[in-house]
Amino acid sequence: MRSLDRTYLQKDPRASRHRVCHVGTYDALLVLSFGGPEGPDDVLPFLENVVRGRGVPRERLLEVAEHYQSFGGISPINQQNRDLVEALRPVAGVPVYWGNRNWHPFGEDVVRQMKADGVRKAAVFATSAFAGYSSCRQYHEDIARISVDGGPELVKMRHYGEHPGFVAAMADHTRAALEWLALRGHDDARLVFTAHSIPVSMAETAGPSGGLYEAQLRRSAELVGQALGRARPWDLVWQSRSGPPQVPWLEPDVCDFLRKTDAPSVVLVPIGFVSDHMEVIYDLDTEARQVAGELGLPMERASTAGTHPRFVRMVRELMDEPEPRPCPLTCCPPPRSRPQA
Ligand SMILES: CC1=C(CCC(=O)O)c2cc3nc(cc4[nH]c(cc5[nH]c(cc1n2)c(C)c5CCC(=O)O)c(CCC(=O)O)c4C)C(CCC(=O)O)=C3C
Ligand SMILES: [Fe+2]
Repeated sequence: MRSLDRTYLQKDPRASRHRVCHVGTYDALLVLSFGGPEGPDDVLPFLENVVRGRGVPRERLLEVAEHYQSFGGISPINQQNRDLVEALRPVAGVPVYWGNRNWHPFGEDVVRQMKADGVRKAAVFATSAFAGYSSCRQYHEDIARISVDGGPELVKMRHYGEHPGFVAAMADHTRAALEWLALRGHDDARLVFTAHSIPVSMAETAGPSGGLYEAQLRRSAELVGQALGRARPWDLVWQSRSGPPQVPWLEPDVCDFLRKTDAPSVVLVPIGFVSDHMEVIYDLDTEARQVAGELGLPMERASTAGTHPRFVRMVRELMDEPEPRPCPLTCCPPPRSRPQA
């Protein structure tokens, strides 16, 4: 496994051949992601990295550890990132690197390699499309932490949840899920978009005037609905709540929503994520599917963007845009109740 990771630390020979045509000012692309365990022994150390200083109760942590252990201690997120990197190599025009916040290959190690390779300025593509502390600001913090003297300048690409490439990929996958339901005789599905719940205090400080995480998700959902061609009722609900029970998080939870809805059938659309990682395959495909089964509610789940060709092309289009201005430091601060890491 680790030897496979080495390949991502090396320059891609195919891309190097084309190095004369730099993409704008960038001479590399860094895919910056969350990271996930790759075996049973990785699970707890990974989770401890995720929640360091975050006030997540131990019981919640052990419960989530069981989700990972039920899949052999392996999160699908790393293989999905490897697949994304492979899909990006032919279109990026520059060498592609991959590093994570919470697990190997760590961003720190990859940036050291980029420096050794002589990279001067890299576009950073975060595997998180929207505004907010966890989804955006924390990636800026990662970039500040992993940057080294004499190493590459790291420029984070903008939010892309409303980009036509992301929307087209989600619309294609949603259409496929609708067709699966229609084949079983259910052509009346309600679109139920889901995203990671966050503490209400975090939602209120997302973006310069607050609420930007939710507003961007709603806009993205609306665009996906429009791309499907006909007016269809939709909802935005939340999943994967964490944190102590007394702290309010965004609601309703997807499972509570399913119990209350009068929809005859539903397609779950995980608009808040870019790959079918653990939050998707456990919280939706395991938990929500079980609830739907108990209710006799026909349900399909749309795939996330993953390596959809239009989504992959979007990354290159982001690199071709004028360099994004960094969001101001007052944008998406950690919630006040959060202890500083
Ligand atoms: C907004 C958001 C996204 C979407 C944007 C993005 O994609 O970045 C996201 C993605 C992800 N979240 C993930 C995993 C976890 N998130 C946790 C905890 C938390 N997430 C939060 C928010 C988000 N998380 C928050 C506010 C917490 C509370 C702790 C804190 O304030 O930081 C915990 C701790 C245990 C628990 O309580 O669940 C785990 C294990 C994985 C990896 C999945 C895999 O392994 O396949 C991914 C992609
Ligand atoms: Fe999370």
